[in-house]
Amino acid sequence: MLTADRMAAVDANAAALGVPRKQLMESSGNAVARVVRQYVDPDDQVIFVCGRGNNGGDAFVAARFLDAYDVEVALLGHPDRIGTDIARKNWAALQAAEIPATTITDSTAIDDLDLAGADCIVDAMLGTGVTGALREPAATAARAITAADTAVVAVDVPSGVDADTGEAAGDAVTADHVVTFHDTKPGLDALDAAVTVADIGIPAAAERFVGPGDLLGRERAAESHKGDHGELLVIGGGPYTGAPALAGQAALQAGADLVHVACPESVAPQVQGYSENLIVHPLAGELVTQSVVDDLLTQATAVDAVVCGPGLGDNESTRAAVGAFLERYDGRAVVDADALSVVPEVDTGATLVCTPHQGEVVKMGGPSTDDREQLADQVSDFAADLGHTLLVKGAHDIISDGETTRINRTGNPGMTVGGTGDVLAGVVGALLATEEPRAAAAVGAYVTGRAADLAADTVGDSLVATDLLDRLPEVFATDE
Ligand SMILES: NC(=O)C1=CN([C@@H]2O[C@H](COP(=O)(O)OP(=O)(O)OC[C@H]3O[C@@H](n4cnc5c(N)ncnc54)[C@H](O)[C@@H]3O)[C@@H](O)[C@H]2O)[C@@H](O)CC1
Ligand SMILES: [K+]
Repeated sequence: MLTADRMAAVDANAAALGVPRKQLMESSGNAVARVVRQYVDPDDQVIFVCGRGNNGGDAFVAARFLDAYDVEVALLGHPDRIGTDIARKNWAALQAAEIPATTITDSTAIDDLDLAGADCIVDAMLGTGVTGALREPAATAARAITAADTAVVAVDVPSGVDADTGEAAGDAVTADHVVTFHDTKPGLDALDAAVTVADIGIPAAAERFVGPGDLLGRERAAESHKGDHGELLVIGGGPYTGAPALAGQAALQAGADLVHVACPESVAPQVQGYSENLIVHPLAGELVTQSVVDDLLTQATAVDAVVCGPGLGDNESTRAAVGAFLERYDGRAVVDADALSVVPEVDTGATLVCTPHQGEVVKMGGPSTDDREQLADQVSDFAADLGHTLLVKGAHDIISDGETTRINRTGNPGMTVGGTGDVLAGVVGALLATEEPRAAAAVGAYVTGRAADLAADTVGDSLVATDLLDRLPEVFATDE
């Protein structure tokens, strides 16, 4: 079951895997034609009522496949205003093949179509691109199609119906049969219509592997305000100072509006020294210990998400402090590095994304195997046991919340250098401030790996963590 947004992401991921939308449209149109044939005999008339988006484009292809029947294609609107390149090309192919096609520019012209006389009507006015109530002439056409007392085959979703809810904001087509693509859509269950889910050749990899499609729909609203994109607290530092600064800077590059770093006062000046963009809060002492937990909770509850771990070091008193913090914290957090070993033992109401590498996941009591698919299954089970989202870093990262498991293939061996894990934790933290854990983890892994790949193109083997920071804005900008 895919929502319209997820479908758009999967479609873009398929294109990145070398299966472009034009090919999918060809398969979609073919699938529609197969269903239409169930409703018609030779010489029967099929009328296609088409919109100017890709839903209409699917029908232009279907009409070409059904050329042997008495076919008529009606386009609502002017051909010059067909909205997508691939729909336009398929419209041109209809003209070249001399398949009868007319254009309808106002609602009175709907009567010129003898819808009641057709043996089958294909409704391809609007698909997942619908916003709000159907406008004219589509609204009048929807009423005429429903009133025609003829078999109606809807492409993807009956026009006017929201594919995610099954509801309509105004007029909508009542269909006998819906041909939807790749996977069923949540709203189709609610309809009183036969549903065919057509395989249109989208590879399973388009869902399994994180890709550029996963970045879609995340553009910032033009009128957004400071704070809309998240305020983050990084809890780290003590033995190390670079780690919390890297995580904080990465979070800023990934779009967080404000990043606070809570670190022991002994290292606060160094952490601040890395960047004036970080808001550094000194904690009493030289390590993060139980005595600062109240202070941390006050700060954590004032932000959208926390990154806990970078540079904290491996020592008992810090582990106890992290445990005490997580026991009382009920917000969202990325847990990384030395803080990870606390997670299996702690009873927390927080929503966690844990970012272990393969060695750390074993220390947490999790799985170990060289077989990627086996590891993915076991990581899924382990995430379900923990009740948290896992991002297990490796040559291929595995992301699972116990229900959905994704694999990220960006990144390169240069990332084994120190600090790249801190960058990843910061990026995931920034995303977690505004997105669901599994999306934050998947997108975070993808963009951090892409940043490393771009950096490796220019610096090769001498990649260092700060190179990733420089590349993050580019990754977010080019892949959106
Ligand atoms: N992965 C995918 O998403 C795939 C999508 N395909 C097809 O592409 C369709 C989506 O295509 P599009 O995104 O181009 O969108 P649509 O073709 O559903 O609609 C876009 C058009 O509708 C107009 N419109 C929007 N709301 C309206 C309203 N209330 N009244 C009147 N006109 C309105 C827009 O101005 C635009 O011209 C799917 O439904 C499906 O049929 C298939 O080709 C296969 C793959
Ligand atoms: K439709």
